[in-house]
Amino acid sequence: MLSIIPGKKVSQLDQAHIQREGISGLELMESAANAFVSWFIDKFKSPEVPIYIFCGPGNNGGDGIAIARLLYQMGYQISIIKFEHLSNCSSNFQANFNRLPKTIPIMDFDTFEFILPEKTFVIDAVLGVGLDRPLSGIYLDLILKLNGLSATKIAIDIPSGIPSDGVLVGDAFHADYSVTFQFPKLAMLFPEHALYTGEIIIVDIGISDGLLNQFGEDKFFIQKKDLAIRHKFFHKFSHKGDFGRVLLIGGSPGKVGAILMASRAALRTGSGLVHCHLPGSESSSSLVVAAEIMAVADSELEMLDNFDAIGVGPGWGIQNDFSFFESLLNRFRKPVVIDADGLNTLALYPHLLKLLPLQSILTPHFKEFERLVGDCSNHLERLEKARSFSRKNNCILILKGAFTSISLPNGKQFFNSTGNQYMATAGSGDVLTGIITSFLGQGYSSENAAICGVYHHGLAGELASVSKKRGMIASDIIEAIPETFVQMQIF
Ligand SMILES: NC(=O)C1=CN([C@@H]2O[C@H](COP(=O)(O)OP(=O)(O)OC[C@H]3O[C@@H](n4cnc5c(N)ncnc54)[C@H](OP(=O)(O)O)[C@@H]3O)[C@@H](O)[C@H]2O)[C@@H](O)CC1
Ligand SMILES: Nc1ncnc2c1ncn2[C@@H]1O[C@H](COP(=O)(O)OP(=O)(O)O)[C@@H](O)[C@H]1O
Ligand SMILES: [K+]
Repeated sequence: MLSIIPGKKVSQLDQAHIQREGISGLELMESAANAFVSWFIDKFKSPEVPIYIFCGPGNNGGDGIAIARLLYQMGYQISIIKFEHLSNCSSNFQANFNRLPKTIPIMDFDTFEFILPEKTFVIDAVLGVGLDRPLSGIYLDLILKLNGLSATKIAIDIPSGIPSDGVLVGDAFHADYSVTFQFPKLAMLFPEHALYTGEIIIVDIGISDGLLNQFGEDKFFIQKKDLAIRHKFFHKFSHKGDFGRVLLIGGSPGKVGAILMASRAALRTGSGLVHCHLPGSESSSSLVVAAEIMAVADSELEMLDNFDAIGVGPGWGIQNDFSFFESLLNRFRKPVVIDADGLNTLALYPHLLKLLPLQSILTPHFKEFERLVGDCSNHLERLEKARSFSRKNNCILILKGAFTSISLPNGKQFFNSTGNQYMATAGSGDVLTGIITSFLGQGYSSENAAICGVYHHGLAGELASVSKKRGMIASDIIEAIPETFVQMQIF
């Protein structure tokens, strides 16, 4: 798992890497610059478009200077705009500055005229993880001017002005792309910063995962390579019992679609037997949607132990008479997945939280989450509250959205890397409930069911949206689930 290191620890991480590899800080900066340049030339094959690189006084500026040299040597048209007198700049900035070919134009910010050609690249190497206060003065002035340009804007490491682990105060660079070194900075995963970070590209500068883990605290970014060991593999003699018998409970008159989508998603995730409990008059609808789903009668709910996993809540309606929910939580001693109206019922009747089977998985979106924990003024506060909620209630809290976070009772938080904006469509969360319930039923631990669940769900959304874009609907996500296993070679 890729550790997310707090900004204030990055220079210690650098030092440890430098010592371990026996390299200099300048060589590390060269690796960072090379990583950026590889991405850039692969993405934009247009050396005729002028590139303006704005360099602050620290190592972020130093990266900009090194990138300027490398791109210039490849034939790109480069101009550098710097802020400070060289003597006020970091030593690696100075060393890179002294290596610049004399033919690169270098201008000072205070005399620079902001009249750029129509088609340009603007590279922000003003401030990186060393930012320690909101932008003001000439820095704010510059960023506001840059934001007004119509260029393609690229931030090095992090858009200048965004604090690496906190919430923006004031303004920051509006990047189309943020090319970040080795790991995403926590603040880049906050919805408040979506318009500033643009597309996030993580480039490898050679720091090992092991070293990152030494400096990381408890936050991780989920990557494809982390997934295989969390999956179960079945063998030639596996039978449908091995793939689990799951029960999805939800639906209410006029709202049966939600729980049926969860049930279909469980089938597509590989569950051997999928049962669905709908309110009495609606119970035959499941047969119309997928013949493979078995409708469960009220009387069969007496024998919950027959099921390997239960998911509850989509389309259910608030359970003001919570006696059934209470008895389910009391009787079923394996983890339960709770979503939607299951969560809303817990928010209204919080004493039920005490009955949660250990390691149950709750999957709120922001609104459902705030019903459970109270209002949050920003994402940092949401994450803190998610962590304490998970600890206090010994459950796994999946806070859904872009970069869905998974909080474990031991304090660890994982951030998902798959998914896109086209998944913001009715029923997409119900699909996630079905996927996670299916993994639990197949015998995955709650942690693995949660991590694999959000990853596959997001990937299915990405695959389905390739041709559908904003016309994608939740059923398209369900149909793309099998392809996620094929892509990841998990059979
Ligand atoms: N392992 C890695 O990831 C690697 C990281 N590398 C790169 O290093 C970057 C971090 O470099 P860094 O530590 O020198 O800090 P950086 O962001 O350049 O700024 C510090 C300067 O800004 C100033 N300052 C602060 N806030 C301010 C404000 N609001 N307004 C105005 N000024 C402000 C502060 O001065 P102060 O006034 O506080 O004394 C100081 O001079 C990192 O983001 C990445 O790009 C790579 O080179 C190699 C591998
Ligand atoms: N911009 C986005 N990027 C990535 N994933 C998203 C985005 N918007 C929504 N999603 C995902 O789509 C799902 C929406 O769930 P939810 O809000 O419960 O929808 P519904 O209630 O309609 O089923 C969540 O899993 C969420 O992570
Ligand atoms: K920057």
